[in-house]
Parts: sequence; structure tokens; C-alpha cells
Amino acid sequence: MTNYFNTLSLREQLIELGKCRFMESSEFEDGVSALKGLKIVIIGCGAQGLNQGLNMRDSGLDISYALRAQAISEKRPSFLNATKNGFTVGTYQELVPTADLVLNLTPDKQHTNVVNAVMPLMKKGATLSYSHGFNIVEEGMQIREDLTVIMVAPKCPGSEVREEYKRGFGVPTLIAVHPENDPQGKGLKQAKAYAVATGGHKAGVLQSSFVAEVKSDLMGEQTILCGVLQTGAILSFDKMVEEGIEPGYAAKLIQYGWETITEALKHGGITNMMDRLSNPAKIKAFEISERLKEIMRPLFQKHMDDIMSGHFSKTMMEDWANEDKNLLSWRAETGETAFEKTAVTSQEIPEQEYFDHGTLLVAFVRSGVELAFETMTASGIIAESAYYESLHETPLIANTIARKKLYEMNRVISDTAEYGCYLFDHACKPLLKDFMKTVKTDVIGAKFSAGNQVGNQRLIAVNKVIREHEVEKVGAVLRASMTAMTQL
Ligand SMILES: NC(=O)C1=CN([C@@H]2O[C@H](COP(=O)(O)OP(=O)(O)OC[C@H]3O[C@@H](n4cnc5c(N)ncnc54)[C@H](OP(=O)(O)O)[C@@H]3O)[C@@H](O)[C@H]2O)C=CC1
Ligand SMILES: CC[C@](O)(C(C)=O)C(=O)O
Ligand SMILES: [Mg+2]
Ligand SMILES: [Mg+2]
Repeated sequence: MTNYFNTLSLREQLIELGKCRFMESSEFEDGVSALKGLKIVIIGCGAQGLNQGLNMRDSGLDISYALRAQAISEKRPSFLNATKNGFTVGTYQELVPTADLVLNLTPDKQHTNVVNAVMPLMKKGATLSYSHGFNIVEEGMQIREDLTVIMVAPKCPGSEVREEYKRGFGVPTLIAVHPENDPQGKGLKQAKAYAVATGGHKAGVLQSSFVAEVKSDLMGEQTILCGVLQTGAILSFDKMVEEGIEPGYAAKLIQYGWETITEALKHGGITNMMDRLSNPAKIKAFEISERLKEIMRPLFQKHMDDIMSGHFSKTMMEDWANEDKNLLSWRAETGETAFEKTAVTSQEIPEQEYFDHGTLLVAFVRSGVELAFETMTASGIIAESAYYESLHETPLIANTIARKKLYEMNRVISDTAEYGCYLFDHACKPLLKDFMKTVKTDVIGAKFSAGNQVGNQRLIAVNKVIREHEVEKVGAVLRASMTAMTQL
């Protein structure tokens, strides 16, 4: 198999990368009707499989789970997830031939195996769906000509897909139809109905392409969403302890700090997050983040270049073929970090203190979000998509760190995201070594108080740079439409 993206001409690549349209609510008026009465079989019952299936069933669709035989005989978590929730479970042979729509929600590294096993069993003219286009775009998987191939990709962890649905809302979702596999022209209707069934239409749906989804998803997860949070957590914790801050306090400041400060990001973008700092601390955070942007920009660009050229996927697939040697050793290494191993203090940290004692964390978030957004849009990814893959998703990933530190984040995200996160972290820490030598507790662990004098002109200039960034402009529009949708 060959990398599909690399088989396209430059003109075709640019067309696919540039496909991204924010859909109107009126386009979802048919609700789930395109899937009503059809038999939907989900392969895999993990983070996305279980939660998407629960939402789709609650939306009135017919859902069952096809699991590999060992998962059933050994009563693995996937089997227990499905049966405890009252779903019909069967083998591929039992369920796939009956399916009108098969959702492949297994880890990306298994897609070639799974699709090769499932495809011969699928009935003529059925539809195969993915929640991430890696198998099609990076591995060049060829799907039988009579089958329709769609993608419905929630822009968040599976747990949030369910939680938002239960609140009567949904999560922003990207939908696409594979241009090589839409023989009956039904792909878009089915993808829209699927997005409605998971609640995605209430948060905003982007009609995009497999190519744009893959290149933006990989970039977001490797850099700001997971990589920067992992590197920032480890370096900030180690610095605080080195400077004499009580380790339990340092661990708590990081574990819940990302969540608290990115909650401000969620509501009002970088502007609101920075406004939560005192004016002197805001100027300091601005200066630090400008420096961080300078240092990390080449690394962000390298990740984007490697994703675009296929180098990243090639090396990750080599690790898959090598029994995940890198992934597993990097995972174990993360489990051994002092941050991960230190129990948090029982002392309460007031909400404002996370900002006041976390100037460096705020600077990491601003630099990472802006760099990811800038790097993606410079490579042809449309601003709305870049916004979801940088600013929008950061608070959702921060929530997972609040649950159980980096362990929980890496458990909840896909294996592909986890691999990219470690790759970024390993390259980023050495880059920040000299910078970290200049960091003291006034920006991490204690209140920033140096020079309480703030020049009005300086503050106005800093505010202008923050507020006029493109991610703030597109964010304001997208957040307003998400709020309008919740109120419908
Ligand atoms: N994690 C996330 O939040 C997000 C994931 N995605 C995408 O969703 C898809 C699913 O990812 P995710 O939910 O993280 O996956 P998980 O790792 O959570 O789920 C894996 C499921 O697949 C099954 N599985 C594993 N290996 C195989 C195999 N060889 N054959 C058949 N079944 C297998 C497992 O069951 P068992 O081992 O018991 O057989 C389990 O039920 C991926 O394409 C991912 O990129 C998209 C957005 C976010
Ligand atoms: C953050 C990573 C992600 O892309 C996601 C939850 O959207 C994943 O692959 O897990
Ligand atoms: Mg993603
Ligand atoms: Mg992903």
C-alpha cells in the first residue's frame, strides 16, 4: 500500500487540504432519517466505540458490536463495555454481513487488519466509516468499489462525546466522504445523519476531507493538545521542586492548573485566559510566550513537515511493525517521571491561585495554541479546522490530566496521539533546557510580583497583539455559533 496523499498531484493535495466548510444548522433538518432502520455494526468498543454507540442508540438507531473472537471469549473490557450496556455483541461473521453501515472504531494501527477481515464480509453497497482517516490517507487502504467510505470524526476524547450528549449538546465534529468511494452518492447524507446521532450538529460540523482531517488531527495532537501539555507539566514540576516548592503543592498546581486555566480559554480564548492574570503577570506571560514561540517554532514546523511528507506516519508504522517498542518504552518512562509519581497535597488551591502561581503555564498554553494554529494555516489547513485542533480541544485534553495526570491523558487519547505526544516531548525538552534555567518561582509556584508598575502604552500594545491574532478572530465566530446552537 502507498501513502494516498503522496499519490495526489500538488494541485489535488491543495484542494483536499483546503476542503473545510462550517455547515449551517438547516443542513441537518433531516435528522437521523438517512440511517433510521438501517443496521449499524460497530467494530471495537473502546473510547470512541462505546460512547458513539451509546449516543447513536439514544438517538433511535439500531446499534450492535462486532468484536474479535478473543475479546468475546476472554470477556475483555470491550466485551464488558458492550454487554453491560445491553448491546447485542457478536463475531465479525455473525454481525458484519447484516450491516448497512460498519463503523471501524478500533485503534488506527489495527485498521489494515480489521478492514481486511471485515471487508469481504460486508454486503454489497454498504458503508464503511472511520473516525480518523489515517488508514485511507497514510496507509493508502483500497476499499471495495461498491462500498461507500465516510468519516465522522469528533474533535474530542470519547468520554466527552458522551458527556456532552447527555447534557443535551454535542462536540464539534468533522465529516467527510472519501472521493474514491461514493458510488451511490449517499455518503454525505449518511455522514450528516451520523453526526446528528452523536449530537455533533449541536456543536458545529465541518464538512471537510479525509486528507485535511488527518493532517490537522495529527498536528494538533502531537503539539499543543498533548505534547506541549506533557512537556510543560514535566518541566514546570521539576523546576518548582528544584526551587524548593513543596512537591505535593507543585503536583497539584500542574494537575489541576491546566484544566483551570484552559477553562478560561474555552470561554473567551487566549484573551480571556490572559486577562485572568494581573496586568504585570500578563505582560510577563506575554514576554515568556513570545520567547517560547521563538524557541519552539522550528519544532512545530518540523512536526508539520514530517506529517505532510508522510515521514511521521512511516516511522510510526515502523514502530507498529516492531511490536510498539518505542511507544511502550516511552509510555513506561512517562510513568516514572517525578510529576507522575508525586502525590498531590490535600491543601485546597483557590481557582485564582492557579493563574497567579501559574504564569508559566499560561505562557505555555498561549505559545502552543498560537504556534499550532499558525503552523497549520501556513500549510493550507483552513482556519476553522486549525482552531478546533488547537484552541478548542486543549481544555478537553486538560480535563483528562486533571483526572489522573499524564497517565490518564495518554490512556484516553488514541495510540496515534500518544506516539506523537512522546515524540514531541522528547524533542522539546532539550530545546527548552537553557530557557528553563532562566525560570524562577515568580512565574511558576508563586505569585508574580516583580515590578508592579505597568506602562499603559505597553499594556495596550500587548493586548492588541493578543486580541488581534487570527485564532482569536475565528474563535470568536465559532464560539458564538456554538452558543447559539446550544440555545436552539
Ligand atoms: N481516543 C479518542 O478519543 C479519539 C479517537 N479517534 C479515533 O477513533 C478510533 C478509535 O480509537 P480509540 O477509541 O482511541 O480506540 P481504543 O483503543 O479506545 O479502542 C480500541 C477498541 O478496539 C478493539 N481492538 C483493538 N485491537 C483490535 C483488533 N486487532 N481487532 C479488532 N478490535 C480491536 C479493542 O477491543 P479488544 O482489544 O478487547 O478486542 C477496543 O474495543 C481511531 O481511529 C482514533 O484515531 C478520534 C477522535 C478521538
Ligand atoms: C487529542 C487527540 C485525538 O486526536 C483526539 C481526542 O481528538 C486522539 O487521537 O485521541
Ligand atoms: Mg483529534
Ligand atoms: Mg487523533
